[in-house]
Amino acid sequence: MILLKIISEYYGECDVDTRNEVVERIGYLTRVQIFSASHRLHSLSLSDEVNKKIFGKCNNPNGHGHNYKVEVTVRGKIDRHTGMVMNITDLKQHVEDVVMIPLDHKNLDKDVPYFSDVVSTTENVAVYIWDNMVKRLPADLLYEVKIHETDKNVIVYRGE
Ligand SMILES: Nc1nc2c(c(=O)[nH]1)N=C([C@H](O)[C@H](O)COP(=O)(O)OP(=O)(O)OP(=O)(O)O)CN2
Ligand SMILES: [Zn+2]
Repeated sequence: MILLKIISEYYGECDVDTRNEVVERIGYLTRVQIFSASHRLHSLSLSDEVNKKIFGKCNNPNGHGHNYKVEVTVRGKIDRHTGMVMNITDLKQHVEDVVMIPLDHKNLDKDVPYFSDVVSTTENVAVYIWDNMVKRLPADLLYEVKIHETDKNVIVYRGE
């Protein structure tokens, strides 16, 4: 068993600890994607006056745009046979389907039905991405959706 531990450590695949008990290695895998979209912050449940007061310049009817940087992170066991938490090729396809196809080069409020009655804050964009991503992944694999709305404004959603 000691020999097995030495060999498995050497190959970076240690699955027994010093008491010869099986160890599960947990990894975090992130896919980063950038999309461009326009939006306006406006809540249908608030008056025009209150909208202006709360959202200020972001309530301008002409809207404005961002290059959003999205980071989708999965967390799971590093499979000792494949060496992967999940195949990046699959994660890449899910991000393409959930983020790029519906959101890239879109007016979030007008082109994405979800935001017809949900304010398109970055928090809600993160919730949108989470809710659609979580449906496609094995249970408990999705860990975090992080969005950089600008270099200075970052939001994290973990499904809570
Ligand atoms: N909680 C939130 N607050 C705000 C959001 C949001 O998504 N969640 N969004 C906005 C505006 O849409 C806008 O994106 C903010 O832009 P701006 O203030 O111009 O961005 P910066 O902070 O990067 O600009 P600087 O003036 O350079 O600091 C507002 N609030
Ligand atoms: Zn904005």
